[in-house]
Amino acid sequence: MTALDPSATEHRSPLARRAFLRGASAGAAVTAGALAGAFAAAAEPQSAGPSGRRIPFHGPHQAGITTPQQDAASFVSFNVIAPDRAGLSELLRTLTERIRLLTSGGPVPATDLASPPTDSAILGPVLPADGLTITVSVGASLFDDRYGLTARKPAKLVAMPVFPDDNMLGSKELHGDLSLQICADSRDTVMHALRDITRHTRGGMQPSWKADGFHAAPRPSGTPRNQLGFKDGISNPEIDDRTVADSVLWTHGGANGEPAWVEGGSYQVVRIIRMLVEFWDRVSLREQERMIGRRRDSGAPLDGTGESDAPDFQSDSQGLLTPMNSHIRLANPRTPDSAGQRFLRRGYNYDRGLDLDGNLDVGLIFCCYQQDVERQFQTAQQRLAGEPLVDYISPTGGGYFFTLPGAKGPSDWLGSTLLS
Ligand SMILES: C=CC1=C(C)c2cc3[nH]c(cc4nc(cc5[nH]c(cc1n2)c(C)c5CCC(=O)O)C(CCC(=O)O)=C4C)c(C)c3C=C
Ligand SMILES: [Fe+2]
Repeated sequence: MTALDPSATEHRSPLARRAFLRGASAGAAVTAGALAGAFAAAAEPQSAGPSGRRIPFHGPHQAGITTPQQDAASFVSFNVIAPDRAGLSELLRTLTERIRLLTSGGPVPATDLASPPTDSAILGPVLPADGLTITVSVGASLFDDRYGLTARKPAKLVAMPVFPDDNMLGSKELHGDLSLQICADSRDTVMHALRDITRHTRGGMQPSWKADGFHAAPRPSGTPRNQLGFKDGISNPEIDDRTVADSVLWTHGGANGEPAWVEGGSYQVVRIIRMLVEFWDRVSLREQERMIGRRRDSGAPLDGTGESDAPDFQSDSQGLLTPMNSHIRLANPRTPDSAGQRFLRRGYNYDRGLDLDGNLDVGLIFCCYQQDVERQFQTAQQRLAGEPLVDYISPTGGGYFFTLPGAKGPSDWLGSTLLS
């Protein structure tokens, strides 16, 4: 059960190991190798593991993009502090190794009483796979002059601009050199993974902000609801269709002005959007539904009866059924042009308690993936500027990131094509 999997460790240079172990405590240095050996082997068959489902880590694309949404998520942004390009390479190799082990699950090695424990133990002695995915993305700032990567920047990667109605002044939750989307079936699995990763990458990167989210159960069925009470996530591109995925989701090396290394990646947009629920709850149901363009109870479009019905905007060119300025009509007008502007939404609700005035600090961690952030998210965001919904929401943070291509096998690592 605790067999050491040589393939999980063979790609680590001793130098890479030492550099990060220096950043951690001496005790952690002892434990890091032990952990690598004692966690379940990454190349084991993809069984469910000790608890729940195990999401395969290896592949042309990272897990956590097309993976059905888990219930808990943390979006964590980091400043990379590795001293040079070799250090960045070590950081990405270490990160890959930890993700490979954590997403496999398995027993934690016994702790030597004289050393710091090998693991935080918040998940007990056997780590559950628990549907864990950890998706690694990089921000535009990583391509400044620190690591000699300027010429390798993904063509559409820029710092997220400020949009009309944004409230980002003074925000501490903006941008980042590197970001992790950590998702699992339970909240403590997400926290365990983050603690493990920050411990093993100390000296290579430092967390700068974090947003925790949850995905609600369907009420009563179908798509789960956001905190405005509406089903959210109903209409997404059919990414199970490979032609669709290749045209709206994945980046292709050499196409669209992209460097070769981006093959199999995607652009991620994260927006932290507070919902002003005290105001929203005072709006009539009719008005709420006209703002969104769907029924609150069923999620059906205003010209349909079931949540999966497609609205027919062409037959309603005056907006008599679905207002022209409703959220869904602006976000996806369903014209020939807008087909290529669609993107995959994968957002989470958040709840951060109360603000200083006693108002609920709740909202949406909007997250989406796409091939070209300018053609897709940004075009929709510009159409949404000034929509009636803006009076009830307040975007306060987020960033644009490029999600690295997947690690293709046990000896590959995330970022290998970027840095080779
Ligand atoms: C620019 C992109 C979008 C932002 C930002 C955004 C914020 C946001 N959305 C809701 C609630 C709903 N959105 C819904 C659909 C929907 N939203 C976007 C884009 C953004 N939303 C798209 C592309 C779509 C799909 C449109 C379509 O194809 O029909 C819905 C309806 C249900 C659904 O299809 O998911 C709701 C509800 C909030 C509250 C919000 C900011 C807090
Ligand atoms: Fe939306």
